[in-house]
Amino acid sequence: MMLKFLRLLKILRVSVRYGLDEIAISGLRKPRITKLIDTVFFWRDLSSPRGVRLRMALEELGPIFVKFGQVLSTRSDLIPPDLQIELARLQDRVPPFDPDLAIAQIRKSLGAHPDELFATFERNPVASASIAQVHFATLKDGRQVAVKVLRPGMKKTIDDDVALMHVAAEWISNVWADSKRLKPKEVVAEFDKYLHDELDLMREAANASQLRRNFADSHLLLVPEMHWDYCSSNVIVMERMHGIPVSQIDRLEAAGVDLKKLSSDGVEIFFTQVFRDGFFHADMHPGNILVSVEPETFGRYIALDFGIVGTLNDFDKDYLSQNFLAFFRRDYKRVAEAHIESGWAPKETRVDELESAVRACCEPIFDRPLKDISFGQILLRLFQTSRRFNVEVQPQLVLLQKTLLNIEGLGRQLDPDLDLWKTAKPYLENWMGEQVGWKGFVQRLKAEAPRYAHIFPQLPRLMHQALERHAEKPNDNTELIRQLVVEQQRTNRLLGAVVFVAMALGLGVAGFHLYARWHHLL
Ligand SMILES: Nc1ncnc2c1ncn2[C@@H]1O[C@H](COP(=O)(O)OP(=O)(O)OP(=O)(O)O)[C@@H](O)[C@H]1O
Repeated sequence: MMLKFLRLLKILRVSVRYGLDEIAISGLRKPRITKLIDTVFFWRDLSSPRGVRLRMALEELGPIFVKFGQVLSTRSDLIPPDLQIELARLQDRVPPFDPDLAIAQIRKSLGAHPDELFATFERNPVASASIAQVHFATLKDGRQVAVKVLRPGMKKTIDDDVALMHVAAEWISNVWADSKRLKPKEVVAEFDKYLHDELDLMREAANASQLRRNFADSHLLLVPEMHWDYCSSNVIVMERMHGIPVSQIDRLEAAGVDLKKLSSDGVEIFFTQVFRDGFFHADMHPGNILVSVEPETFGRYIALDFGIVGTLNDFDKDYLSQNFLAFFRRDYKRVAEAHIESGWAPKETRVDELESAVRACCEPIFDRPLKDISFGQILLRLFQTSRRFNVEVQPQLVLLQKTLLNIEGLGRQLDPDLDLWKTAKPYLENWMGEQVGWKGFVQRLKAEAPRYAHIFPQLPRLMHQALERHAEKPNDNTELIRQLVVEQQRTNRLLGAVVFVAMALGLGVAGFHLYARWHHLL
């Protein structure tokens, strides 16, 4: 209790020192509070820009707050650009923890000392961050591995700090006029979930395993294999990867890697993850990306660190492809319609108003050559505009927008002439084609087949029940009848399709027979 109180005092002291109250002044309903603080703490120096002060305050408060700032920096839908830029500079530079603690953690989690588990184990970590650190080791069969160990005592630290954040969010939402839009309570709740997800390294291992499977047949991306026998929530052991960090362009060039190809491969990998798999690596900072220079996998990307992945469902993919395609055709009406149709903009939104707002913010972007257009910027603008129309921005799309900006940044660093649109267009068109074309129809038919197999046999009984009920209570079952009619219409469509396919097949087979006979006769 005492410790919590002291921590709270520290948070208040740091907030006051860096003038965090002043950062919120524009929206405070009670500006007198800040005037009072200014008078009492007259010696405080608030001359640095507010973003810098916020960043310094978070750094002083420690790794959990630094993580919070990093996560906030990705919320372009919530945070003004000047704060966002500074928050993105936050780095969790934390000293590594004692190797003996790492060894104790491994022993507790995997049931044996690293000396028993591995042929070799490097005591000094290769990297350390706020949540975990990585040691290299060799398995008994000679395979090289990387051992990621969770920082001991993290759960308690996180629980304590996040509990204080919840209290602060509650307080802020009571006094801050802008809290209805900025939703501090929801933001902290989301962060709480995010941190607890990161605390479970098994989730990270599972993400890596899924991504590896998705790219098993690809010549573009390598993902380390997880050694499941050595994985737990606190420790994971994976194949050690060798490569040059993608940010070290000189080394890549010296090794003979084709940077232009690397750049477009990066975009291809990203769009494949988004539009084919709906499962994307969302922590694509350069520290997590290597490039292989081994002869058999030369020039392939290597992904590391799978703590954050984004998932998209068909609905999200549809939204994205419709919007991107409409954008590049400058069809802002379609963009507006897509927002209202998807239910993200309120039904009563006027299409023409949303359309002209979208036009105002996007038209300037198109004044540049196509190769300079940023997809990430487009999405960002779209989110900013839609906020004014009470569109709820979906967290998975915010994650995607951040990743897209990373990918663009990376791609253009490797090849300043990279034309993202050219590389991305086939993926969007393919997705759209699959959705609306014949292929999409067949796919949906396949997906729905088990449902129909279940419904068909029940139809006569359901109809019978409906008619009986109608006879008993003539006005009471319009909804049921409506549902039956809808179901029957779907059934008719399906039957139509089945009959059509059967006829087509039948005709095909008959034709083939005729042809064969004719051929035979000749
Ligand atoms: N499988 C691996 N093979 C080789 N090196 C690895 C592997 N996994 C991790 N590393 C090294 O350890 C570093 C940190 O790994 P990782 O990013 O997974 O940890 P982290 O604690 O999530 O760090 P951060 O949050 O800073 O990204 C990597 O940048 C890389 O240098």
